[in-house]
Amino acid sequence: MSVFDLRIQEIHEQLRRKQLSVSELVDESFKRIKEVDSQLNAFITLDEEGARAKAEELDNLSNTDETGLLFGLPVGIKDNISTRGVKTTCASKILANFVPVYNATVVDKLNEAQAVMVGKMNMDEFAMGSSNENSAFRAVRNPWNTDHVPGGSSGGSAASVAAGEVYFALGSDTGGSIRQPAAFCGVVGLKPTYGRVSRFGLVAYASSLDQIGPITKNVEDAAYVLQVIAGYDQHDSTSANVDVPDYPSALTGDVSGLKIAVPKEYIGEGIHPEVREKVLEALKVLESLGATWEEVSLPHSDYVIPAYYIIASSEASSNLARYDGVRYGVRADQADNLLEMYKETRSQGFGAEVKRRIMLGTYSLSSGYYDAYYKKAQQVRTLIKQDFEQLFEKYDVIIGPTTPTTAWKIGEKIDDPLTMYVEDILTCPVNLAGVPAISVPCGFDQKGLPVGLQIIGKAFDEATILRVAHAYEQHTDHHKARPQL
Ligand SMILES: NC(=O)C[C@H](N)C(=O)O
Repeated sequence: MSVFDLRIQEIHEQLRRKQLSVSELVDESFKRIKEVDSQLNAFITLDEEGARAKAEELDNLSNTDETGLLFGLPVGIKDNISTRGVKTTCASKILANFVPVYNATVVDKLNEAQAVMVGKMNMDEFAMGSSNENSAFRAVRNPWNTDHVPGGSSGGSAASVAAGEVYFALGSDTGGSIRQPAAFCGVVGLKPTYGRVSRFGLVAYASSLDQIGPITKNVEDAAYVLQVIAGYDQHDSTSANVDVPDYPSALTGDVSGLKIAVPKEYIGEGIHPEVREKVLEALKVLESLGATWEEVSLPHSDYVIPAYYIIASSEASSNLARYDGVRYGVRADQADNLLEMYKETRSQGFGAEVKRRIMLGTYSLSSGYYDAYYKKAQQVRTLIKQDFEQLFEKYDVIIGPTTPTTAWKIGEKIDDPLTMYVEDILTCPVNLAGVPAISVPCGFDQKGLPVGLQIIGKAFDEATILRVAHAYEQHTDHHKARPQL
């Protein structure tokens, strides 16, 4: 058993009693990374020197009674989150050597809570992808079977937590990038409500959808990490000035009287039978604890993928205009004039999927097509949001699978973008509606690959989805299984 299998409380108890030191926790991280990361490629950058110095500093603190909520815990940060003095590449050639001069707000908050960053996690380039094959620095592999994808775009974050390389990780989720890799790697992933966590310092992909959130091995840890990173930030104009409740104390274990909606579109056609079976088993567990569920409908589900991919690509085409070879990162050296330099830099610097999205987005925003595509997609988004609002008038949570299938094989879908996009059908609606959702492990398919249960909540009601996820977790063992590497 790894020391990372202990709960935060248990680790902190051992640290207080001096049975364990922060340096030993950091050693555990680097030992494990050296053992297994050549099979996984979960990291882009390691900060061994920084992590060891921080560990020593924390070990030398004289007053350990009043330590931060995440004291001493090794964390991996997705490489689209800005870290002062440590490379932040977005897994792109265009930012291969980019070293930020400031920290994202979430990084400052983790520092205040005394977590220890060990490195930056691999991802799909600019968070565009569902398999982590779109990284300019090697594809990430699934720790449960290295022939399979770990999911994306926060694949490095999820794989590293599952493999015990870090205690927890941060990811970002635009259309499922936290929950889908968490489901594929058998760990817990939470996408907070849009506006709950500051996006200051998160490299923008689709600004009306992006959120940062935790990837952990259990629900309690997710509650602690959310506690630290949530809250209003004056540096992010989209961050919400809404009170942050005490998440760990919301984990009461009580779900009696809870009303669950299960959309028929989430357990019907297109959902793999083994995935459906695990979700129905999970609903039985919740029923046995006093919750009730009813089949409902999210009638605009068929329009989720086109609406999401038009909106996300449109915002991406605008956000990525800033990579021109002048302001950031790499610049093409063989160009005779400014326009050619822009073109060459962008042609060489971006990978195929990023280029595809920039072209799709530019097309949908162009005059003549704007009304037919972008505006229409925004109108559809409103309908999707209303579907959720209507269900939440009657139900406390919506439950279904996180993904239609378990992790596919590396290479299987990479040449067929549409098939890859469709895999996001159960996660994207949550981002379009702006509401929070968590993915928790709910079993394994016959190939031994993890299945994720998705619990969706009302806006700013992360406390309820954490409570339900935690109650479920207390009565199952799926989250305790570890991959053999
Ligand atoms: N960024 C995400 O949430 C992943 C999603 N599959 C996308 O490519 O947009």
